Amino acid sequence: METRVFYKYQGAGNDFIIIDNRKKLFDRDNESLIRRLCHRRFGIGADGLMLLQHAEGYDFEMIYFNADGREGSMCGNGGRCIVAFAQDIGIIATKTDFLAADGVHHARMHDNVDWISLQMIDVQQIAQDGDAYLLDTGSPHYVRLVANLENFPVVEEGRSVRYSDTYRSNGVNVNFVEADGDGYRVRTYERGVEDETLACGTGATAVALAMAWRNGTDGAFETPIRVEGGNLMIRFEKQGRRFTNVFLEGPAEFVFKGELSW
Ligand SMILES: N[C@H](CCC[C@H](N)C(=O)O)C(=O)O
Repeated sequence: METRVFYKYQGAGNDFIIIDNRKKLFDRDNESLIRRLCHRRFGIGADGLMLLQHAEGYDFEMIYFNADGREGSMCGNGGRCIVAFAQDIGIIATKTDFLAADGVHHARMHDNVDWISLQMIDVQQIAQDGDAYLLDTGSPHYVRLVANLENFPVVEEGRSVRYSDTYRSNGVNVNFVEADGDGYRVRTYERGVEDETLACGTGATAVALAMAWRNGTDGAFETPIRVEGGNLMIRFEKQGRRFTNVFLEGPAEFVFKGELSW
């Protein structure tokens, strides 16, 4: 019987199990265990699980798994949560450079606790699929403006896009958007969770960039994104098709610490 300490953090309602795996005692290839730990009834329950590991030349490495147990791509809300975790266990102070699936990320904590700025990768490619936008902000995203988002069938429509012939093999995260004051409201069907989540950080980032592309103006932007689980802010610079200095800002909160034996 093995016993492991695990932590739960959440960022705008996107929730994660985090394990300090610097001693590499957790088997990252054990998909069925990760799936069970993320299960909302038979396990702890989470949208994803992250391992914090050593990485030469960086404060740490973030290994991300979706709730289906499979190793995923970049997770924006998870990135903020693992930064908060790294500070809580004394690995970092108020800023960091860490390694993730899509490369190196810089992040810093703001004075008001639990609000973190996470730098995301630059984006130079935006494609279209009908009236939807396709871009990769560390994870692949499909972005479509809809009317009456409040009552939109996000799971049904999201699933049909994600399992369509175009996206079936690699999957895609599906974001439905409507204008909301000086920003946007977003609801996301997440690949690998195969359900709507309360927030998707790389998705919120993709929406902000796609809407700036659609509007056609260049410059520096601060785009508020309202999600079911709270509020995020996306800051970036746009020069034609090139998006740089992209930051995802939002909350990252400790939920609980526990022990699990299996
Ligand atoms: N489900 C995503 C990864 C997590 C993205 C989301 N939780 C975020 O905050 O960016 C995928 O497999 O592409």
